[in-house]
Parts: sequence; structure tokens; C-alpha cells
Amino acid sequence: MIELRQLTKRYRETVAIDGLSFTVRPGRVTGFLGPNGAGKSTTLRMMLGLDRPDQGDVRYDGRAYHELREPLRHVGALLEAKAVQSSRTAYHHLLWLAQTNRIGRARVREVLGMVGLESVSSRRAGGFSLGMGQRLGIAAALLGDPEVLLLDEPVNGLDPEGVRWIRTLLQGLAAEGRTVLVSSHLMSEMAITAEHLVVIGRGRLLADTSMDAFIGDNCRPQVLVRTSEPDRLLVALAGAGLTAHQEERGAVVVDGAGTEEVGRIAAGAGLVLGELATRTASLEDAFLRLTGDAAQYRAEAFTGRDQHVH
Ligand SMILES: Nc1ncnc2c1ncn2[C@@H]1O[C@H](COP(=O)(O)OP(=O)(O)OP(=O)(O)O)[C@@H](O)[C@H]1O
Repeated sequence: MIELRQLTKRYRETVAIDGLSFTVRPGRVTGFLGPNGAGKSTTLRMMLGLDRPDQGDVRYDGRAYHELREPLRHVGALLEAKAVQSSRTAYHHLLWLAQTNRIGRARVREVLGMVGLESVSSRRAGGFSLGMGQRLGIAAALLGDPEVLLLDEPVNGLDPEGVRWIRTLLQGLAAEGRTVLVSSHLMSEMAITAEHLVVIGRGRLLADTSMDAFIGDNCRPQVLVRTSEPDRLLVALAGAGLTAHQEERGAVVVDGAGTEEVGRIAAGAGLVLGELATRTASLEDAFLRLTGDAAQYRAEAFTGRDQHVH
């Protein structure tokens, strides 16, 4: 179990992390989300003792990171910036890491197999593709067979097969009872990987809840309708006091209504429907709704400026 207590970090006038407290529990994958600049990487760096908090602390089963003897055996991490010595082979990179933590050669071979890099283990890591580099980073994180895994954007640059592989790997590690915290901007992937979510914005905690509750709490029910006459449908819906908008391919999305109500309104207007269904809210919808105000850089700011210029 990881406990963050009142973690605070300032960079000059920027308060990057602002009294952040949450707990990451074992046995499930916890997604760590937040808009760009929310403070995810800063938090992960402080969790790994790479950056010092101004206030607060992080505990692993009650112990600070620097109190862990042979930390690789407790906490495995993949950070966004790769620190692979380009002249070393994948094997020697891992062997060097292993030897500094009294981990045997057999485990090096084992993790190379786990991440599918066995056949390229004697190639220079510097020549690896982004995806191979990510796999090597994950091999390093797994080296000490740690009970805690912290991964910053692990699917970054991976092809679909690699993305699926990471998902299966993380879920497998969590099922073994490990504590897995993973950040990603890929909402659709996060939605099927993580069971629990911690969401931050501007360095503060916005949500710490199950995936299902997060989506349910942050999205109103919607109904999706397809018709060859979307404009007439929109008029009819507006007449009934419902908010709706047209999406691509002539699909109309109605907010806060049930299928029966929408079906009745369409029938009243004499419209033929191709589809009428409850729309399952997505993690992306819920995330955007919650973090709208907390996003540091927003598209509207740029749009507004452009409009002003022209
Ligand atoms: N070394 C630093 N010096 C000054 N400011 C920093 C430093 N590191 C981070 N920051 C600031 O702290 C805030 C949080 O940044 P951080 O990289 O942790 O966010 P993030 O959630 O990981 O973002 P992203 O999703 O873009 O990776 C930002 O405002 C950033 O500009």
C-alpha cells in the first residue's frame, strides 16, 4: 500500500503539487489521470525520491522510499524520460541494474523473456524503437520482482499489440496482489485497464474512486438516435425542452433523457428512426467534464486569441 500525505511541491511561483493525499491499494490497477501539467510526473518523481517535497511525505507500507533497502525489490518504476545508456546492450543495461541490487543473472533473462526482448537482448539499447525502449523500461521495473509498480505513460509509443500486452501484464501483476499505479492520457485504454482512478488537476486531488463510479458520477445519461432527418428531430426535441446536438454521421445525442421519452417525441414528429439507444458514457467524457476547469492549457484560449486576431 502506498500512502501520500499532504504532498506539496513548489517551483518558484508555481505550486505544482498542492496538499495531495491519497492511498494506492494492492490487488488492482489504479489509473493516475490529470490534464497536461496537473502534476502526475512530479508526484511520481517524489514517490521515487527523485524530487523532494516541500511538505508532506510518501509511505510504502509505512516506510519512506529512502528507508527501503534495495528499493528495486520493493518499487519498480517506468518514468517518461528514458535513462538507457545507449552504448549498452539491453542485456547489459539490465545486468548493471540487477548487480547494484544483488539480483542474479537468471532474473535478467527472465524479465527479458517476460517483455519479449529475448531475441534482441544483445543489441544496443540506443538503437531501440520507442516501443522496444518502453519494453526495456518495463523489464527494468520488473527486475526486482517488486510489490509496487509505478508507470508513467507505459503505453506511449506502443503498437496495438504492445498496448494489449501492457494491459494484460498490469492486470496480471495486480491479480497477484501487487500495487500498480499507472498514468496515461489514453482514456479508452485506461477505461479497460484500471479498476480504480486517482484524478488530479493543478496539483490537487479531484477524484479517488472506482472506474464505474467515476463515469457514473461525472456523466448524465444520454440517448443516441439515428435518423435521416436529424434537423427535424432536433426541432422536435427542443420543442419538448430537451438538450440535444448532432454528432457526425447524422447521429443525434440527447442529454438527460430516456430512450422511451425520445422515441415518443420522434414518433410524435412522424420521424423514422434507424437507431435508438442508451449511450454508455465514456471515461473520456467523464474526465473532460471533471477536469474542464482544472486543465492548465485549454483549446478555447487559443481559439479565442485567433478570433481576436482575425
Ligand atoms: N523542474 C521543474 N521546474 C519548474 N516547473 C516544473 C518542473 N517540473 C514540473 N514543473 C511544473 O509543475 C507542474 C506539473 O508538471 P508535471 O510535469 O508534473 O505535470 P504532468 O501531470 O505530468 O503533465 P503531463 O501530462 O503534461 O506530463 C507544471 O506546471 C510544470 O510546468
